[in-house]
Amino acid sequence: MTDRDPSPPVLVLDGLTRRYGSVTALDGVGLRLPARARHAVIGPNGAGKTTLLHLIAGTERPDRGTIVLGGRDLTRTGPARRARYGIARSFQQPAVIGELTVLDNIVLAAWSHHPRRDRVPAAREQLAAVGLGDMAHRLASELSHGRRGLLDLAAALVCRPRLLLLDEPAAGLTDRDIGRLLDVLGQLSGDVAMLLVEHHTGVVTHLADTVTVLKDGKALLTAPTDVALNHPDVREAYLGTATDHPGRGVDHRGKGSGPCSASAG
Ligand SMILES: Nc1ncnc2c1ncn2[C@@H]1O[C@H](COP(=O)(O)OP(=O)(O)OP(=O)(O)O)[C@@H](O)[C@H]1O
Repeated sequence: MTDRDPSPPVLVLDGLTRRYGSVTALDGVGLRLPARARHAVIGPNGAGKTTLLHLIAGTERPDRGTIVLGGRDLTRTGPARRARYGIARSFQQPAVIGELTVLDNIVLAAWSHHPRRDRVPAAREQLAAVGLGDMAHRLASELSHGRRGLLDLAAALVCRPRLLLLDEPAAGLTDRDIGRLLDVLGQLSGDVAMLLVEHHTGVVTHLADTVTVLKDGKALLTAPTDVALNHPDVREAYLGTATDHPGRGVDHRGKGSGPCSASAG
């Protein structure tokens, strides 16, 4: 956000610090996201990206710093309440319930965000929007990994978030599934700000206008996407890992569960 941007920021992070024993996973990270942001957070393995999402979603608490959403300080607010204030999250390992149908997964996600009579129509509309409309009555467990990812995303979107947190949505997807994902996210309503953690630079380039680079828990820089991805410090940060391509050599661990509740995993 620039000084000339008239819209207030949707999210303001200030001095976020989180330690796990002797490891400082995040060290004084600040960020301002304008409404309608399309922002990515990148960095080598262990840089603190997922920790940042945990802190914003409320599944972990910072040792220091503040988290303000739409002018409201949520630093001490639990994940369920943050979800009600408009934070939704999708996960590296899709947090869908395999024993339920595709439709019921979304109806469940819609529970506390839509009045009773609107839940099923809203769920059907959301499924159609992610291209799963004709699979509504299949069991979620029958879906491919890529489609479960889209279902997880639909579960987040049906909550009508003002801030959508995406944790490596392209991880483990085929090129075709990545294409579907990009289509869906490319059509995201302008009312939703997106904060994307992603190693796949193609996905970052396609979706994000701005990028923050984390390394060793610190924000190296925040810049327009092309500037950030070509910055020498960023290349060096990645060359410090086992890969010169941020999309490779990635540990795709699943973390967390629950699309709108942002519950801990
Ligand atoms: N629950 C935890 N207990 C102890 N250490 C943790 C915990 N969670 C994260 N860490 C450590 O904090 C640091 C940052 O981890 P984090 O998962 O946020 O990094 P990341 O950038 O998301 O990495 P990756 O790209 O591999 O997912 C790492 O050193 C990690 O080992």
